[in-house]
Amino acid sequence: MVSENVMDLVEKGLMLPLMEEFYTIQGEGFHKGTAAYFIRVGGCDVGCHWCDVKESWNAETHPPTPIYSIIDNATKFSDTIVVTGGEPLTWDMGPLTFGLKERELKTHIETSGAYPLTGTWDWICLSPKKNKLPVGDIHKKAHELKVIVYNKHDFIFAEEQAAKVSEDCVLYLQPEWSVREKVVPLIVDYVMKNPKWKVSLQTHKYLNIP
Ligand SMILES: C[S@@+](CC[C@H](N)C(=O)[O-])C[C@H]1O[C@@H](n2cnc3c(N)ncnc32)[C@H](O)[C@@H]1O
Ligand SMILES: Nc1nc2[nH]cc(C(=O)O)c2c(=O)[nH]1
Ligand code: SF4
Ligand SMILES: [Mg+2]
Repeated sequence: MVSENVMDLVEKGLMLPLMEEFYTIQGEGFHKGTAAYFIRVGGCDVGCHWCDVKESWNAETHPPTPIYSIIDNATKFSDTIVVTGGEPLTWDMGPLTFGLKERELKTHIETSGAYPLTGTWDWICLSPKKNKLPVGDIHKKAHELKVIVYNKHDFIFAEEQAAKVSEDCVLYLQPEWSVREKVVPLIVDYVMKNPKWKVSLQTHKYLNIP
């Protein structure tokens, strides 16, 4: 049983259901290859059938953790912090990112954009999902758009999403891991014909790192 006091602190973003935190190499997208400390916050109701971290979905299975301890741990590793999940925007990211910025850390987020944008971010990676579309004006704020390609229709979805982002936003197509052998040739062909897009791979899975 979580007490009312804890629920109140989670509501305010002062505690977060923490699934895991780990120091690794950013495997995906624009910052791939960069050492980064990952904070994986539990809770997501978007329901992607191919999600590679379904254990994150149920927030109740992840202990409410005070953000000061998450921030203290984060300072020990690198100056780049990636907040992911689950869907981090399920929660108020204001206090966590305020604390990280106070320590002069770079704040990056991996998000579907399915909930309103909170927090102060140096880098926003928006990975929209068809079953729960991004809300608000996050398209305009995204530095990177990363669309997961599971089937051919995802190219159409990718173009619809790309029409909404800013001119400077970097566009990525990333194969869904379980069908990578089938979709990688489609992505390669698409990017060669439509070079505004770039290929993103989950390089950490090839490197056998978290
Ligand atoms: C696990 S999600 C967590 C952050 C947020 N909920 C989101 O979807 O952006 C982190 C990144 O992994 C991507 N992803 C999840 N499962 C994947 C899979 N099976 N293959 C390729 N990318 C995947 C997501 O699209 C997202 O860009
Ligand atoms: N190395 C590594 N890079 C990543 N980039 C995005 C990830 C995520 O799950 O959000 C991820 C992850 O889980 N591991
Ligand atoms: S939005 Fe992200 S965490 Fe949620 S189910 Fe989809 S890929 Fe998984
Ligand atoms: Mg991952």
